Amino acid sequence: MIDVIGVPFDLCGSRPGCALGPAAVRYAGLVETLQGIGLEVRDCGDMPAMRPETDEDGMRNFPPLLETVRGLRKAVYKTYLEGNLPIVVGGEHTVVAGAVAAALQFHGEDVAVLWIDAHADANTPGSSASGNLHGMPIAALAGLPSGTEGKVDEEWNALQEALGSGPRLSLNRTAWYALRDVDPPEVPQLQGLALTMHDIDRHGVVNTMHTLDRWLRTIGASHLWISFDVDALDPILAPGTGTAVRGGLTYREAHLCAELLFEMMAASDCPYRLAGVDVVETNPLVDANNATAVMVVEWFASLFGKTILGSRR
Ligand SMILES: NC(=[NH2+])NCCC[C@H](N)C(=O)O
Ligand SMILES: [Mn+2]
Repeated sequence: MIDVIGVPFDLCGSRPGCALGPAAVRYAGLVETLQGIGLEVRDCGDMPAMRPETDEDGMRNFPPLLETVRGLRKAVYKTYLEGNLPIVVGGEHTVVAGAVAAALQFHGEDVAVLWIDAHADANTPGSSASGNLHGMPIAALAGLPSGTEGKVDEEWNALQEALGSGPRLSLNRTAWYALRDVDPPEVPQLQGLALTMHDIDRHGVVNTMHTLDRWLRTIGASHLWISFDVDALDPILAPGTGTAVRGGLTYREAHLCAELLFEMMAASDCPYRLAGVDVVETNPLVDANNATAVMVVEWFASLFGKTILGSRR
C-alpha cells in the first residue's frame, strides 16, 4: 500500500506558495490516478501547517522547519513500520531531508538517492549565497559541517539531530538528474553521479538512465529514494515553481525518465527496491491553470507503470 503524506511547508525557500503544493497535486488527482492503475493508496492527509517564526541571528524560519523535518521523519518511519511505501508531496525541498533520513534509518546506509532537480541543493549555511534552506537538504542529509559559527551552527546541529540516529546519506550514493544551475561551492559535493542537462542533450534519456542503473548496481544500492523537484522540468511545461530555470526536461523526456525508472525497478535481476518518492516545490500561486500539478500526477502514473497503451502493472 502507498501512503501519501502532504507537507505544506514553504517558509525557507525563495518565495511562498508551495505550501499549497499538496492541495494542487491532490486536486490534479494524484490519489485517484494511482488507484486507477491498480495501486492501493491511502491518503494520510497533511502534516500540520507552520507559521513563520524567526530568531534574530539564526536562519530564516528555522524553528518551524525543524519541527516539520522531525515530524516528517516520524511519519515516514511509521509508514515503513506498517509495511507501506511513502509518497511525500511538498512543500519545499528542505523537508525531504526528514523523509530520506527515515529511509536511511529503516533500510540502512545502502539507500541511494536520485535527486531529479535543476539544482544540486548541496549548499551549507556557510556556502549558500541565498541563505535559503531549500538549497541545503543534501548537505544536511550528508552531515556536512555548517561552515558557520554561533547561532546558525547551533541550528544546523539541531537539524542533524532531528534527522535521527540512522546513518547519514553518503554523497557517493547520491545521483543528480537534470542539473543546470549549480553553485560553484556545490560542485565538490557532486561525488556520486551528476547527470546534467548537457549529458541528457548529448546522450539522451535512454543512455543516461542506463548509466544510472549501472551506477546503482555498482555502488550496491539496496534501496532507492527518488526526489522529484518540479523545477527539473522545463518552465514552459511546469511554470508553477519558485526557482524556475530554463532548459529543463521536456514533457517526453520527463515521461521517458519515469517509464525507464519503472522498467529498471521491474527488471527481474534488479538489486535495489524503491524506498519512496517525493515531489516538491509545486507552487500553484505562480502556475498556469494547475498545469504543473497535472504534470506531476501524469509523471507519477508513468513512474508506477502506466504506458500510452495501458499499464505494465
Ligand atoms: N529546492 C530548490 N528549489 N533549490 C534552489 C536552490 C537555489 C540556490 N542554489 C540556493 O542555494 O539558493
Ligand atoms: Mn530542489
